[in-house]
Amino acid sequence: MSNYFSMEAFDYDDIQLVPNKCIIKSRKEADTSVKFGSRTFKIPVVPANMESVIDDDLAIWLAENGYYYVMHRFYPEKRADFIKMMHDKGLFASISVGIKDSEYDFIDYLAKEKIIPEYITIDVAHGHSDYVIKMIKYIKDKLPDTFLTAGNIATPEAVRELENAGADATKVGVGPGRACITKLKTGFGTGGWQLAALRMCSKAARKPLIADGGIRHNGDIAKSVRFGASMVMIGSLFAGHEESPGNLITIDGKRYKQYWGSASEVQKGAYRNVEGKQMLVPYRGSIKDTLREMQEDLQSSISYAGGKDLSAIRVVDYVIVKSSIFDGDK
Ligand SMILES: NC(=O)C1=CN([C@@H]2O[C@H](COP(=O)(O)OP(=O)(O)OC[C@H]3O[C@@H](n4cnc5c(N)ncnc54)[C@H](OP(=O)(O)O)[C@@H]3O)[C@@H](O)[C@H]2O)C=CC1
Ligand SMILES: Nc1nc2c(ncn2[C@@H]2O[C@H](COP(=O)(O)O)[C@@H](O)[C@H]2O)c(=O)[nH]1
Repeated sequence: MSNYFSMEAFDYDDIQLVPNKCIIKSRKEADTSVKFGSRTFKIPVVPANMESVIDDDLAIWLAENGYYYVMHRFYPEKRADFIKMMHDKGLFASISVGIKDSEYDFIDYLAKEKIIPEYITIDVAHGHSDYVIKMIKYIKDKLPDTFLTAGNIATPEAVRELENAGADATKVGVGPGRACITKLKTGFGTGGWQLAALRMCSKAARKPLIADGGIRHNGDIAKSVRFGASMVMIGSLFAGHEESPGNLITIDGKRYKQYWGSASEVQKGAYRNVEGKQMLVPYRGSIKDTLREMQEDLQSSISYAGGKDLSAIRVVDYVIVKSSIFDGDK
């Protein structure tokens, strides 16, 4: 067996970061901003490009307020108008594409009409594929000024291949999502060892990585940064808000919102190649409060890391504390 497959598998709950001496007077001094593409965002966090997580209104609010966003690709015919609408408001446009033949026509249309989004994300379950590589090359040829993220992937080899094809960033995570059943349905993925997969991929990456899936606590954002993420994509933690597109459901007086996977029967409209499910997540009020709390928690993380910005987190020591030990304290 190669080293690669026998390497230590760990996930978010198995890791704790080791504090360094604090050098700031207040957590307010800690700078959580991150440059991604040509823009700088308030925090290294982006709501998942899923229909149950983001819609037009939320995209506008995020862009207006200094956050990165990626619109989903599930109403393909609306995407050109979406880009125009964002540009009319003076905001950046960030969309998703797939790899079907019709997507090449869409890219041709954008190039011909000069409707140029600032960001495109290629959103495919298994991104380590010749068809994704072909799409990367096509987009970079037709829309060279657009910052292109490609995913999703799980290995250093995939990072290298997609970067070499021209991707400006890659997105790591196959199967760690909350609404995901890929591991159960196929036996594959990074579910249960997403953080170790991120670490492995970051050793190969020359360009930014997005960690995608498996975030259950705000502290997992700092852990993702420690293990190489420039940006952290989050679905379930963002799906329960007032602004989230899912329906509000009340059961026994407790409020929930619907969260469904992009490869669920609900999303696909048919039970074909289903690798996702629909579920309820607790209602959490306004997303603005959650984003503010994430920023405050990250500021604390920077303080514990002994620095003034995110770069301090990237180099802290860590220990592996098996979650079974931690759970014993509960
Ligand atoms: N991050 C994750 O772990 C996962 C995310 N998802 C999300 O679900 C949505 C649907 O994704 P997806 O299933 O890629 O849908 P798509 O319909 O976009 O499929 C992508 C293309 O790749 C082909 N393909 C070949 N092998 C695979 C494979 N193993 N998995 C997926 N496609 C394959 C598909 O053909 P054909 O359909 O004929 O096979 C299709 O043409 C996306 O938003 C994706 O991000 C889904 C699963 C896992
Ligand atoms: N295997 C599947 N993964 C999915 C599906 N829909 C979305 N996703 C991925 O999950 C993350 C969000 O993860 P979370 O832990 O924060 O909830 C998302 O960005 C996608 O990569 C799906 O149907 N199946």
